[in-house]
Amino acid sequence: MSPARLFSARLRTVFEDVGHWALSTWAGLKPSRRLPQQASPRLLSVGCADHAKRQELPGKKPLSEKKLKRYFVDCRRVLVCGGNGGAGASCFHSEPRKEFGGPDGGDGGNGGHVILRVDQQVKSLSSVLSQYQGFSGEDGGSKNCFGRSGAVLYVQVPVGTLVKEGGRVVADLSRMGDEYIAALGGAGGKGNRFFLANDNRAPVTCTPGQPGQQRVLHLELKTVAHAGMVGFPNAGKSSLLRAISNARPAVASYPFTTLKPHVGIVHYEGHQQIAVADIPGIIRGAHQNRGLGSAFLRHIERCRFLLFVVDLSQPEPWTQVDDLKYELEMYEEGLSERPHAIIANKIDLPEARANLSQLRDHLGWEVIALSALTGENLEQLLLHLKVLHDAYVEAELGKGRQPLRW
Ligand SMILES: Nc1nc2c(ncn2[C@@H]2O[C@H](COP(=O)(O)OP(=O)(O)OP(=O)(O)O)[C@@H](O)[C@H]2O)c(=O)[nH]1
Ligand SMILES: [Mg+2]
Repeated sequence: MSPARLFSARLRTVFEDVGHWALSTWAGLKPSRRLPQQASPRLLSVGCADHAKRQELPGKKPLSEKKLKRYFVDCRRVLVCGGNGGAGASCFHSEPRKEFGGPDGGDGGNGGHVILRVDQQVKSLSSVLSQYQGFSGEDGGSKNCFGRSGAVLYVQVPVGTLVKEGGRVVADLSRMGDEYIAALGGAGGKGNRFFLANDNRAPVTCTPGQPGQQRVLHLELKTVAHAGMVGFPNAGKSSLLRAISNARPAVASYPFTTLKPHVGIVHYEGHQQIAVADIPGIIRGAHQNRGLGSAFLRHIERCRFLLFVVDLSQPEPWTQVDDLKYELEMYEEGLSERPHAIIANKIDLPEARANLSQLRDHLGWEVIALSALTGENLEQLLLHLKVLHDAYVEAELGKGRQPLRW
């Protein structure tokens, strides 16, 4: 091959490589890798968001939504018992030429506490058992040997766990590393050495260890995320989460596809991460336990700001926003007034375009019209998400609090 031909062949390979790189970057940006043929190259330069690519392991089948639901538990009743204290010993020292060496029974060790500890790796209460028994302390021994105290038993719980006892909230484990002593271990008993006194040089008294504390606790999980996606069933919340993060909630054309909250992370430049939660669909009357009921409304409580997702292909889409706000307000006063954005999804459908102007007439220009399916206008959502997040961080720092970090 002539040098000129060789050079042009190499150049072609380089261009093909670059083309492949650009495509794969874009594919990472799009939902389900459905790339529209006429995708504008301008969209490739979204500088602020570094989207996660599909990270499913080859050969590993993802769990179905129903199976995932089985593994996702957001309420648990737990009986926690602290470890029992070890008993004190009663014995006397004796050795050649020192027959009455005095009492030398050691104290028993204390029982171990049972502690609930927040673990970032734990995502639901499914791994929490119904009963925990703390480690008991060892009994005291002769020669003044004290029993060893029982080890602390840690129970790992997800961030956002609310601990209730008899309907009263006793702890709110909403930050990484938070701990709560669920049951105290019993104190160890005293050995007879402890009872040695001037008027009693040979006490035989020793005390048994105290039993550990017993409590029945109700654990309740409230998903913690920066943003919560709220919408009617089939509005496209899960599709949107798949499009902007690496979370893989199930998507289907029937209502109530999503049965448990999913949290996806949107990555921005400078290692900034925003957690977005996909909350199961809400319908009119959810606060009266209609549809999936109010059980899932509590997952919205912990979200710092909200994304109301509206299906723009439905007639009078603004009623969806009104209904969603009403349901949130009925569940908890002021919940609908959290900082929020209104996302009008399915703009790719012809009937949606017609509805958009009506929606904007009713709600003003704050509406972000996009398509989770084709990826149209996703950058506007990403930029707005960042604006909401930055405002939240500023507000938290202003109050002297540490903002939520994922
Ligand atoms: N044309 C079009 N269809 C969409 C778009 N986004 C979602 N869909 C479709 O709408 C249907 C519902 O999407 P989901 O993402 O499952 O909706 P959801 O809000 O999570 O629904 P639930 O989990 O039931 O609350 C699916 O058939 C999607 O393919 C969009 O932007 N355009
Ligand atoms: Mg869904």
